[in-house]
Amino acid sequence: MDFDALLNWDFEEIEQTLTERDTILYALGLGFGEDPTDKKELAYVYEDGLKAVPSMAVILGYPGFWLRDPKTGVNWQKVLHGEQWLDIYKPLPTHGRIVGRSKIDFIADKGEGKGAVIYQSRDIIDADSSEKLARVAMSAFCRGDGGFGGENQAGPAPAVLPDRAPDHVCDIDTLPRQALIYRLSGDFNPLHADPDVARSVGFDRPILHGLATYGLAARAILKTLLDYDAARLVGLDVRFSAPVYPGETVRFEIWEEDGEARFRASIPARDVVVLNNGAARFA
Ligand SMILES: CCCCCCC[C@@H](O)CC(=O)SCCNC(=O)CCNC(=O)[C@H](O)C(C)(C)COP(=O)(O)OP(=O)(O)OC[C@H]1O[C@@H](n2cnc3c(N)ncnc32)[C@H](O)[C@@H]1OP(=O)(O)O
Repeated sequence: MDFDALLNWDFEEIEQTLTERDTILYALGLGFGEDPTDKKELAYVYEDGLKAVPSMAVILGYPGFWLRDPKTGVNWQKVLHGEQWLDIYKPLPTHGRIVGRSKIDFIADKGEGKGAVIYQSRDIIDADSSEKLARVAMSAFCRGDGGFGGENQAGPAPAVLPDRAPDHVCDIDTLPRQALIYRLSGDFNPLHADPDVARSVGFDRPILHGLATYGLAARAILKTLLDYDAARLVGLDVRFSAPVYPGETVRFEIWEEDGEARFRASIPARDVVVLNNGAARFA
């Protein structure tokens, strides 16, 4: 990877016109509307009284899969989403004009054969009021780019899960076509659609977007703890620990802790934890 080029990457400011159709498509990509008779769930996919899923902040003002640019020098096929953090300051609109300002925060070298981790963050701003709506941050684990001679700078410490049985369990089914729907919200990485690309980097078939699993976490928390009240979910952090394949059932285990929630997700059929160190914060 080209460390200097990445560190000084000049992200263009993204101005996005968000429509209600975009808001509904994002929620459909997470499987909302599974029970069309449940009016609280339907509110995320029906224009009459439409609500935005709080995790939608991650697709607003999104610069796209920019690591695919040859100028980064990154082996982009081997990049996996490592972690995601989100703080929401104002309830998200279902339509409007949004500005996204991205920057690279730092890059950690995990060593030759391990990888490099790129930390980037983005402010999401309402273009009409100039109010900051949210801050989104993520790490990208570049499995083919370690050992470039950089420091192994630590990122934010992952949330610790309680050492007891979970207070709630929520199973969410995904569809075999889940990634093909989710990608229409702006993450066109071929790893999630093209079987040849997936096989070339060691997966049997295309894997689900990390951010789709992340959105499932928002869905599980809204359903289990918040009676589908979008305004109450103001923070959501996770670490991705293994890929999810579209069509799998994802089990969320949730703990209530000091007015917040901690959670993890696994695939019971494979007995593997796919998302760990989850933390959700409430208004
Ligand atoms: C364009 C903008 C960028 C866009 C990026 C995303 C684009 C998307 O389209 C791509 C996706 O959505 S991919 C799908 C979602 N992500 C995944 O499936 C990844 C799942 N996780 C893994 O495979 C491994 O945990 C793995 C591979 C991440 C790490 O596994 P190991 O190498 O076995 O890790 P381990 O030996 O336990 O630890 C090594 C060091 O890395 C740190 N670490 C571990 N997991 C991490 C994670 N998930 N994120 C960040 N850092 C992580 C460890 O702390 C350790 O650090 P240190 O050596 O300093 O102690």
